[in-house]
Amino acid sequence: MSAKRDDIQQQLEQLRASYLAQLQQGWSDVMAEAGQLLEADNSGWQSIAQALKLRFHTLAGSAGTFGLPELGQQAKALEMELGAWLDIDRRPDLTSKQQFLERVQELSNHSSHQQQQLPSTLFQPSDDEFTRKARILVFSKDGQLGQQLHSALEPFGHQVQSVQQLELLRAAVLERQPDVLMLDMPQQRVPQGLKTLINTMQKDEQHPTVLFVVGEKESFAHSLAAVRLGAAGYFIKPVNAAAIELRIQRLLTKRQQARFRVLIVDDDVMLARHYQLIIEQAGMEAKVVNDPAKMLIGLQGFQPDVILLDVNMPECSGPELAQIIRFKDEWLGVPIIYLSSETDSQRQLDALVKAGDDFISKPITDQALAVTVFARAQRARQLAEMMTRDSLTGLLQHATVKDRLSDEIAKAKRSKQELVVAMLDLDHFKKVNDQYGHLIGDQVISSLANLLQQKLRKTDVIGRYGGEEFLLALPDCSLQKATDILNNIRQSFQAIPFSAQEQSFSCTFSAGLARVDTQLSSDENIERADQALYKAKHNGRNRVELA
Ligand SMILES: Nc1nc2c(ncn2[C@@H]2O[C@H](COP(=O)(O)OP(=O)(O)OP(=O)(O)O)[C@@H](O)[C@H]2O)c(=O)[nH]1
Repeated sequence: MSAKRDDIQQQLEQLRASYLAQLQQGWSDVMAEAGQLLEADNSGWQSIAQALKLRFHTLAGSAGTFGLPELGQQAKALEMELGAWLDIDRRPDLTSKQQFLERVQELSNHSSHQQQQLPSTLFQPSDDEFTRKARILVFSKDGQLGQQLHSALEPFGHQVQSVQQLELLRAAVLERQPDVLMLDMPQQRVPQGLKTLINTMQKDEQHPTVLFVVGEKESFAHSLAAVRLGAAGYFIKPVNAAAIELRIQRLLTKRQQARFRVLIVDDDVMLARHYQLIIEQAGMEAKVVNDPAKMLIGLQGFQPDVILLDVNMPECSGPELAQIIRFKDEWLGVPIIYLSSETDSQRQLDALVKAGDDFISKPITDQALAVTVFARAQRARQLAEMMTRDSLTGLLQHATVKDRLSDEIAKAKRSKQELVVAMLDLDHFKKVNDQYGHLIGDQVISSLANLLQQKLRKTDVIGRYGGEEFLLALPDCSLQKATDILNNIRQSFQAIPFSAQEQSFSCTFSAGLARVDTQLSSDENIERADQALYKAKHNGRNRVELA
């Protein structure tokens, strides 16, 4: 367990201790209120019963979370009993009230002896220390495959090491902890020693390795043998390095997504803090808003993937809050999960009809909370990505990249920092399509997209502007620096060997750069970069020109 997780565990335990202390202190108030109920006259009993009902409702929703599920169940039963009296609006008779008081007394005595049931294993999605640059180990009896992959994948920043003997492979695995093993498998049979090693690598909890198999021919039997070894990809010789790189990127992108963000809106400070710690322990980011009125500010600053909303809050209810969220188009896609100890399914459905996507009944186990939130966040992120990202390259789509450029121009205007806009276009790309087909053309486009993602900063904006055109916005970057970066990418791209129909070929691109003039619109700035691109094409292609 990492230091951060140790720390979270410690905080959870402290929180439980505070909860128990608060619970013990609270019993005298509960007993006093229950005593008042006994003595209350016809007109006063409802308000006391209402207050008690709320107390037991809160207890029913929180006790299980803090390791006291039995107490939670008993509190729920008392809440329901009070609810039944209030529903028919009839003062309970003396015997019922006395029995009620006894049950409260019993519960209070018991609660100090109840043992906390600490949660078992918590949900922790695998640790991801991946970068977009992969460590690739090639195991092949001849050195050719290693050499080929080395020259094809190094331009993307991947580290490729090739070994030819099992003993060396073992040593390399220990030393380098590869992300990917490329196994040259000329036959379907693999020696047992190698099988065992591969199996161990794949199951490594800290750093599982992904297996790609390279075979001699496209056949069902070979593919099946690869599947049985646990391969995530099967390629045939001569290998198409661009296709392999695409697979690697997909793998890495999936693993190094930014952490999911969860906004928790709950007026119960301790419970909200507990949920926050559980969600953080599961590798997500969580922010708590205890005051519903501050929720919109929380939303703006945090941009959550999921909102967890308490249903019963004093100022306004969860469904009301959910409707306020849904007033804004920008939050329409964010899933809202209600958290409530409400067990009446009709009321749950009513809440969902108003707004909201899911209902979690309190108490929920820590594991179930983390899994539900993680799954919702993952799905929401996928959908959001699909809406704004180009399916071939994973880059921002035309409209989104233009929007992002406008945002960057506004930011640059405020911060007075330099911003560069760049337009890139593949050279003679029609010929690539004509000669090798559209599919290979697509691979070339994807490779350039991957290279751009690899070489540019996280803060840079990268979009697919048109078929074989890309638009970039490089904030806080001088024109000179941007020229150097683009030239470096241009050279790396030129060095990538593509292969099709047993032929190898390379591609180039041209680029036009402009320092953004914040007085101009984003379209006008794009136009300036486009003119520079035209100059680059006119001056012979495979070059970078400035506006
Ligand atoms: N494979 C593939 N080809 C595309 C895609 N989008 C556009 N293209 C092709 O890209 C080619 C662009 O050709 P042109 O605009 O004539 O330019 P070019 O051949 O690249 O020549 P220059 O830009 O002048 O160097 C066309 O053949 C389009 O069909 C795509 O998504 N996939």
